[in-house]
Amino acid sequence: MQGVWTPDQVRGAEQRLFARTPEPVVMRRAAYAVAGQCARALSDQTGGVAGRRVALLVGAGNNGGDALWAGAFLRRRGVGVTAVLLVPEKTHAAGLEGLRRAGGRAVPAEGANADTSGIGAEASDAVERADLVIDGIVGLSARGPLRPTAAELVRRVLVPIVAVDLPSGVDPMTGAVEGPAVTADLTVTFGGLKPCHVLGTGAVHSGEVTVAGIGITEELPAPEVSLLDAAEVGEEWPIPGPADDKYSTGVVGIAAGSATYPGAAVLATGAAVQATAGMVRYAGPAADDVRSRWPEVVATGSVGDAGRVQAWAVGPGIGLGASGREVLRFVLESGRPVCADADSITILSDDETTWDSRDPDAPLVLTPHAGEFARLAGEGPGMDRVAAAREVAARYDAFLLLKGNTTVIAAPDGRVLVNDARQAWPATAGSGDVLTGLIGALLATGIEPLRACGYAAHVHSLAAELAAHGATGDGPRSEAGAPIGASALLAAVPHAIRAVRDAALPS
Ligand SMILES: NC(=O)C1=CN([C@@H]2O[C@H](COP(=O)(O)OP(=O)(O)OC[C@H]3O[C@@H](n4cnc5c(N)ncnc54)[C@H](OP(=O)(O)O)[C@@H]3O)[C@@H](O)[C@H]2O)[C@@H](O)CC1
Ligand SMILES: [K+]
Repeated sequence: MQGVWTPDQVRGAEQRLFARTPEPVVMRRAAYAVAGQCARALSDQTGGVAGRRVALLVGAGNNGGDALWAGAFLRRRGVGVTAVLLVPEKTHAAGLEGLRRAGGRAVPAEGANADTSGIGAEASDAVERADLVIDGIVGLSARGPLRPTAAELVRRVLVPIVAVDLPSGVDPMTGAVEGPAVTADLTVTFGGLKPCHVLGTGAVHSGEVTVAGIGITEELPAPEVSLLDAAEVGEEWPIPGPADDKYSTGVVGIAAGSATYPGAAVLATGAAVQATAGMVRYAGPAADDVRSRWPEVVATGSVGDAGRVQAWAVGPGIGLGASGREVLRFVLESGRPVCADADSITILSDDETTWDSRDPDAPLVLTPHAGEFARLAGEGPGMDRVAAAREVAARYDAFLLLKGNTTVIAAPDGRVLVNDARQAWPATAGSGDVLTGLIGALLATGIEPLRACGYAAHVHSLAAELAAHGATGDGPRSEAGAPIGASALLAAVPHAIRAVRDAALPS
């Protein structure tokens, strides 16, 4: 798992580091790392470094200072470097001096012979003739989107962009992009990942992200958020051992679907069947459909007849009427961990008395999409999805999985995991039913609920990606991919589990 730290945590770590190592030394370390990555990118893209051209977009703070020093290092490797100064009077003085000493030049963004957008001819020329652009417009102190001059310059860039610390215009804390912003090919960040690199649109704008330690990493506290990686999910995914039987690997009960809408039942149950070696019980009006699709499932007509389970997954397609409410009350009273999704979230939101059925000692997982979250919380998650998920998890003493491109999972004690899918392939009808079945199956094995949700979310998004790219069938793998339905996603679940388990093998 990779840690993710807030801008305040990083600033605190920087201050502790400065007590040992002077600030200018730390900045040059950061810049050196940026220059190294830029040289690699230039070499990959043009076949060399010396003689190439780099433009620096330099803002008013230390982020611009990093870019200027990186320019100085590149200049010493024979690169032609021009710094475009967005706020000349606030340019990092030592960085500018360093660049000039190395033979680089600096021009104001809004200089002489400006065009109709106010961009000076030299600035325009520097950006348009560059082989690579370094984004040092703004870093950890960023607020809001790019301002007009920076936005116009960025709009003109047709070559790869390396962002210093984070892509400018992206909110460092939330990853929100509310206007013009840099879309980087590569982001070189310092000390550790920040939320903008892994959350929402910010993750897409960051491109590939490289973390340079520069001495800060050792000073960082426990991370605010953790990012799941395939190897860890693969290592922890439950598989049967020599001493296991169908009961010891966990029995999950699925309460989903209706006679009119059996699809949710078939999808959630199928996910549970394929997730683990444990037994799957189904309870509900779609028992015949489930049995004919998944003969290994023990299917009954009602939750009362289901028999013993170690966890319940409840909600998809149960409806909002009396029978759905009864089913939800039954599983909440069972004393077993419960994953409540879809209709059960709506019932819990609309009828507070449902909460009275809950066994306070049994973990509860809620898996809302943004609309269900708004019903549950009284307002939508807003831009800061981590804060929103954490707040609602604490309020309901539940594990809250907030669906989205970046799925955010918050525990009631404040821990947060994120799964960064970067693609929207799982956004298809019935996809949530598959996720619910996966979570239920993992809960039944006894995996801690936060991790159960995280592992399920990871395998779920990977299954969608594999299915979308045709990586599960006999045909050729497609780079571009195609939309998929939930059935294809479901069929790809075993492929995704194999892939994460392979990622965990020693290399
Ligand atoms: N200290 C060190 O040695 C190290 C620091 N490090 C580096 O320092 C960076 C943080 O630097 P920082 O704190 O100086 O601020 P920075 O992010 O450059 O912003 C500057 C000013 O920009 C402005 N601004 C705000 N939003 C804006 C927008 N949307 N568009 C345009 N402008 C906007 C705002 O000023 P305003 O105009 O609002 O008064 C703000 O004050 C960090 O990310 C890392 O790169 C690393 O080298 C490690 C060692
Ligand atoms: K930047």
